[in-house]
Amino acid sequence: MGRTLVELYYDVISPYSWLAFEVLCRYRHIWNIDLRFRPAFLGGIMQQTGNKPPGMLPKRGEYILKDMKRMAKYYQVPVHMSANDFQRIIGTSSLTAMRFITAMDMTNPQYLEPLSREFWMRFWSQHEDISQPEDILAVARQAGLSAELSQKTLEMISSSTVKDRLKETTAEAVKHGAFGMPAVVAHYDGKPHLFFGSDRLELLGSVIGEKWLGPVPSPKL
Ligand SMILES: N[C@@H](CCC(=O)N[C@@H](CS)C(=O)NCC(=O)O)C(=O)O
Repeated sequence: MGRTLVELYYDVISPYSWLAFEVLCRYRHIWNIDLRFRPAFLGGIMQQTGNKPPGMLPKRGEYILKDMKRMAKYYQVPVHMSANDFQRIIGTSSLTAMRFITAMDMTNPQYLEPLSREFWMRFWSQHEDISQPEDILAVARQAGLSAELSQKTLEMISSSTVKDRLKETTAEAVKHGAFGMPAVVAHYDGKPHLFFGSDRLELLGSVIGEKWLGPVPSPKL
């Protein structure tokens, strides 16, 4: 059987996307899949679908704090969430960061994975801002980019090519049925199929005929 194309639509403002990202990075070497990262804009998805960040509902917010603590430990991803993070999310725009990641995807895709990871690390582990140019440059440095490449990429983010690409990717996620993130789209039986959430990867494995070995599988020998 051929390899299954699995696309991960994500935004670095979304901690559940980080969980899905790390688990899929682990499974990429175990399952017969081609993993494709699709940086998109969660704010745009929310706006286009009329959805709202789940933490805005007080009871759900309370639950998410407990859920994320358990999930971070079980998935072995260093997300640290606290009660004031809901305000922090609402007060932070990930648009510039997602444009920067998009620009990197277009010009130097080999940096997409470490760069995305470092954005999550800064916002969700170190609780530092990711919205200002100086934050972005610090993240880029951490991901191993040269100062010259970071500056060049930063200059690209106001171009219509980059803005349009991010809009297109976001629209594609919505077209696939996404209303939040992570949105995982697997292509099988000649069609795209949406799986919402980092907690649906076991189900994804089952429908594409791959075995779930937990969130931290040991690599194939
Ligand atoms: N159960 C899902 C929850 C994912 C989730 O809550 N994602 C947020 C962004 S971090 C979202 O977009 N939620 C939209 C919604 O729940 O309607 C998981 O474990 O991954």
